[in-house]
Amino acid sequence: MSKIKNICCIGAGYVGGPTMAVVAAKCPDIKVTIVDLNAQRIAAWNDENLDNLPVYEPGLDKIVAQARGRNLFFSTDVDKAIEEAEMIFISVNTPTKTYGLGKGKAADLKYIELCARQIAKVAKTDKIVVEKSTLPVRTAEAIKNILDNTGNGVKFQILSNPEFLAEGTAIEDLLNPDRVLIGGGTDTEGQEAIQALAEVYANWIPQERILTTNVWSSELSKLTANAFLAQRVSSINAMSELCEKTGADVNEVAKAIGMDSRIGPKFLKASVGFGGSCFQKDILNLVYIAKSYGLHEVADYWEQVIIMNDHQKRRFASSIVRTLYNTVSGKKIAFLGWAFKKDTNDTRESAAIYVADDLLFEQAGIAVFDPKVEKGQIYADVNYLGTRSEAQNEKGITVFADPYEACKDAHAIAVLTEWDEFKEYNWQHIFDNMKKPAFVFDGRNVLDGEKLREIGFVFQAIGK
Ligand SMILES: NC(=O)C1=CN([C@@H]2O[C@H](COP(=O)(O)OP(=O)(O)OC[C@H]3O[C@@H](n4cnc5c(N)ncnc54)[C@H](O)[C@@H]3O)[C@@H](O)[C@H]2O)C=CC1
Ligand SMILES: O=C(O)[C@H]1O[C@H](OP(=O)(O)OP(=O)(O)OC[C@H]2O[C@@H](n3ccc(=O)[nH]c3=O)[C@H](O)[C@@H]2O)[C@H](O)[C@@H](O)[C@@H]1O
Repeated sequence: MSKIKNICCIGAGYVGGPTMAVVAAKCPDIKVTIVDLNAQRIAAWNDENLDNLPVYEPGLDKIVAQARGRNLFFSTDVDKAIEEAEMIFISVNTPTKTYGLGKGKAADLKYIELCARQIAKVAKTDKIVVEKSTLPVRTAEAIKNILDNTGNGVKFQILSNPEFLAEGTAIEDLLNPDRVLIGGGTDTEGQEAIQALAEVYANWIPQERILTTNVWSSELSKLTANAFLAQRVSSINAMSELCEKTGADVNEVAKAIGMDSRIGPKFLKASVGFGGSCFQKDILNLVYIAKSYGLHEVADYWEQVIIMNDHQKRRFASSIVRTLYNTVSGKKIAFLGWAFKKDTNDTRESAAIYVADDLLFEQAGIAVFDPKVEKGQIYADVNYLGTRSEAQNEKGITVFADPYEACKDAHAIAVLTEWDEFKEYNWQHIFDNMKKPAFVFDGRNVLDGEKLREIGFVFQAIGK
């Protein structure tokens, strides 16, 4: 297999954009074209002003500036990019199905299938097709089936190369990953295809961190990794509730167990619940796959991670209501943070959305401030739940561009995202402008509770 010179990536989202920008930056000899059907998104990727890129990630602007126009291109011309490329990454969204068989659990693979059909239609030369999206185990079989039935004599190799980046640290993760996983066929052609992709990564990743497996192990490893990570969060969150009843402090418990090298210190931060586009969707998908093989105990085991997470979000909202004398009706509750974690503008499945929804049912007035999330997105997130009319949501939620304005005259503040800047606020000033007693509910354990209590706040944190 000759050295790859031309790569196309279908899907210019949170994964396709940053991943391919890093490939282009690190491999100046390879032409990388990222295509998307969404013309607005492509225009934003091409915007002169790097502040307007559609994805916010620390360091992304510099990487894009380095490669864009040199060997990195963003385009809506999907066919042309497919035709020219030797290697095609599929990095489109794979959301949970909202209709039909497997509704609410299975991954919706319609976008993946559309890509496969498009490649089958357009390709005139042999191609390596790389699954970058997170997919149910054995999807490569379906893709291969579609590609091999075109009858035009073009040969395809399918690789699985799941992405493990986390949002907010995407560039760091891509530049210095724990490992890169490549799954492929066990025959000679499969091994050659694996080698071709491994050579691309070898431009900046040490050989020993490039792991190769069979294609099914690779596909399943991605779902497994997310399930294990989410399980750790649900496990510590389960303990946080027990801590609150017993006088134990969840941070102390996390530290104590994390020092055991078999457990390790990472991913043990108790919170208002995990969010993000993938943990829930990937576990639901895993549950669905297990059930489809009749493995009901396996399915129930993993589903519990989601059940615990839903409980954590709900109990945060109900604790606010209970503490505010059992009613928040007509009260202003300020939300600091809306994104599902810090350093990203992504709000998909953010705990904030569900806490807001619960409090709106209690007739609270919600004042939101987030340093990176746009106003329209906040309304879109709550409207998407479909639990009340858009007009009611607009009445119940006000979005502020200034945190001090959001907190002014509030009865309570809820911290929903762990943005660093929240620690630096003038909390005395915030206190002076709030209704008394002034409550703070720290859903991320980021604020200095002692200091806030000294100022006069009634302060509650998770697991304390
Ligand atoms: N967001 C994350 O941090 C991570 C996501 N993943 C996985 O990566 C995949 C992509 O996720 P995101 O980038 O977050 O999704 P996204 O929704 O941000 O981006 C997907 C893009 O694909 C485009 N698209 C869909 N169908 C298309 C087609 N037929 N032709 C051209 N473009 C098309 C959409 O317009 C959209 O811009 C998912 O499978 C996800 O599970 C994996 C690791 C991390
Ligand atoms: O497949 C994916 O999409 C990605 O999902 C996660 O990345 P991401 O969702 O971007 O962010 P995480 O840092 O994993 O955080 C997920 C959620 O868990 C929460 N969390 C995380 C860690 C922790 O200790 N406690 C906690 O509540 C975060 O606040 C956030 O809401 C994984 O970490 C990535 O490896 C994976 O590639």
